[in-house]
Amino acid sequence: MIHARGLARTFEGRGRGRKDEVKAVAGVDIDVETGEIVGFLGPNGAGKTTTLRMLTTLLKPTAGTATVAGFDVATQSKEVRKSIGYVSQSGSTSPEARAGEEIMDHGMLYGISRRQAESRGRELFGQLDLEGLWERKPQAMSGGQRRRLDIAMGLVHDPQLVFLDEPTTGLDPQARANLWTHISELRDTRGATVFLTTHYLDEADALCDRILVIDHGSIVASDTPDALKRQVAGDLVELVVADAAQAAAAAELLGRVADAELAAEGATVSARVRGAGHEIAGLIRGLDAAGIALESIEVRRPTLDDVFLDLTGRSLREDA
Ligand SMILES: Nc1ncnc2c1ncn2[C@@H]1O[C@H](COP(=O)(O)OP(=O)(O)OP(=O)(O)O)[C@@H](O)[C@H]1O
Repeated sequence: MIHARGLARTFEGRGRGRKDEVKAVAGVDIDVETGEIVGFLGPNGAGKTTTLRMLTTLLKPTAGTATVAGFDVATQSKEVRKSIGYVSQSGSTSPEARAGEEIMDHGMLYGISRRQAESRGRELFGQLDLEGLWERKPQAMSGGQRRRLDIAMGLVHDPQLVFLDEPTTGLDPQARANLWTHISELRDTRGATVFLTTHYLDEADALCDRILVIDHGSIVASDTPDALKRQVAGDLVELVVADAAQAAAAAELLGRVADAELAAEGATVSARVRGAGHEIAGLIRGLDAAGIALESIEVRRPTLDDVFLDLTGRSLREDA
């Protein structure tokens, strides 16, 4: 559904010469298959929106090629636009117009008849929990309702592929979870392919079949959330010993099963341990045999933030 090779975008700086250039996207390869929900993840300024704008034909690449829904973004932009839905970060509804009129106008812009646009619009209002809001102006809707209306606008012409740029930014946790359900249903009931950018790791984890991580304009990982977590980071095992004087001895035992560097502070010793579930019983027996009493032991599954930290040395969460 999406195939990009060496796709790049450089912005000219204000001054002269190459030094001022911003390499927003530095040549990415992207493959998205039909029916996938793919999350495009990265910190501020990583190149997510620029990539999305190239794939949706709103911005010309400075190098590389891409086909979207079978059409070339550089030479067949009209066909690409007809085949996709695009919901931008800021949305595209005007606060003053009535929701139903807006969605019909939007459908007609895509070349479908008024009648088709109305019937499709009402169907989408039903599916996206917007019943009763056909006559309402967006300015009198909640943030979640407005965002769902934005998504309905992006879907009125029944595209096979939908691009969502940070669909849940600014929504409260309940509205976000609600929107995740709707996005999953797009795929499950309509067979749509969804490509979305997000800052939220929990969103990528809960919603996406696959995640692409972009950093400084390059893709640094592409896999399922679970596989990424398994590959990159072990489980974090944190021990608190009852007697801080025994921390060094506990660290020595933990070090035998650890995969990554140990951290020790006072009575607390921690390390990443791959497959901690298998190792933990032996570790506890070893500590016991050495006469080391524990205050607590905690095993934390790796998160996507750990993955990002491992890949780039930075925390996605801090950047976000
Ligand atoms: N029109 C432009 N002119 C110059 N530089 C730009 C332009 N658009 C984007 N950039 C730069 O390109 C880089 C990538 O920006 P982009 O908006 O794609 O990042 P992003 O990952 O979408 O960030 P965010 O999460 O903040 O939306 C940034 O350094 C940005 O400042």
